[in-house]
Amino acid sequence: MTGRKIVVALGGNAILAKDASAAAQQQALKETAQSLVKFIQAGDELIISHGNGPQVGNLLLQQAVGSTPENPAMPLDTAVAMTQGSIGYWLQNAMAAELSHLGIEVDVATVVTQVVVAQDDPAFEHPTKPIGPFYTCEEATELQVETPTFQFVEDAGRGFRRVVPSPRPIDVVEAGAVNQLVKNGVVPIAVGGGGVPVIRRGHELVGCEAVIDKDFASEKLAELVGADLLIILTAVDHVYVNFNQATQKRLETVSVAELQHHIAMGQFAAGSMLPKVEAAIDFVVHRPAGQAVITSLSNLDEFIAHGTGTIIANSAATESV
Ligand SMILES: Nc1ncnc2c1ncn2[C@@H]1O[C@H](COP(=O)(O)OP(=O)(O)O)[C@@H](O)[C@H]1O
Ligand SMILES: NC(=O)OP(=O)(O)O
Repeated sequence: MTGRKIVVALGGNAILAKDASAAAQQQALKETAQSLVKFIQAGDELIISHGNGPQVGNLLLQQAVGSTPENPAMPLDTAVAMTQGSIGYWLQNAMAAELSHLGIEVDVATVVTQVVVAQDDPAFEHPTKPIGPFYTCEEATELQVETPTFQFVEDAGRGFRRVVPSPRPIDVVEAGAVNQLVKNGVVPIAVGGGGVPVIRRGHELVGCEAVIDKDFASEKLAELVGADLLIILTAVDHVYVNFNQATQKRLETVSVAELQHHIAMGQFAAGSMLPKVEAAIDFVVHRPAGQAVITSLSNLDEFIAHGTGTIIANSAATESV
């Protein structure tokens, strides 16, 4: 089916899959763009969002090394905005090249997006969002001594990472602007890195020290713009039960009730797969006719052609939107 409004969320780890150089990340996004343009070719309206966990963590590390009182490190909200700019630039550049190659005249534009969070969100007291590089247990123990205010956790069997507060998104300030762009035939790149986290204070929006989960922010945006489909792209083709065990089993089309059962059984790692599953559930609960899909960048062509991936529907419907 074509003519759908689709929000596609790209994982930060999936963008920084090989190495952290700009060239390697641009190459990953070039390959992503080759798949994403297929939605435009099919007549769908597309909104792209992306993560920034590895990138914003790396940026903070670079800033810590080079900062001086005259040239201070930027606060986390500003660092998130910086990654919206850099990743948005790579992505809109890659999309424009691919569209031009295909002779399709569609504009792609990155929107620096602010996302409202609650000042009293308990997440500010309990950091859960992994950012930056993966460390061995020994490295993380050493870093913990050097930077006692930081917290490190084990991230889905892949090593240890620093964690920062990740409050839930309440509103996307630029959702109306994003919708106007879509109505005018533009492909917006929005809520990058989960959006710049801001708190409402009277007439002002004040940035805060957090990294919002881009899956929750993408879900909120998808809800606000009335999307039909939320596609969450990460490093795995499917969501699994008993992930990384001999008995692991992929989930194909799955209902909200079934996923809630798996959540209760602790099947999905916090800070990695759990937010994706929760965002997918939130979306189909708020948009009962909609569907959410969790799959990999490398499986995107297969999803487009054959619908393979983990598909979450409000009831376990098998029909595609
Ligand atoms: N039950 C599960 N099924 C599939 N993957 C899982 C599961 N639990 C944890 N994971 C891990 O979660 C990862 C996705 O989270 P993450 O890398 O944080 O996402 P992102 O691509 O948004 O950066 C997968 O690549 C996988 O390693
Ligand atoms: N902000 C965010 O959720 O980034 P990742 O997708 O890279 O974790």
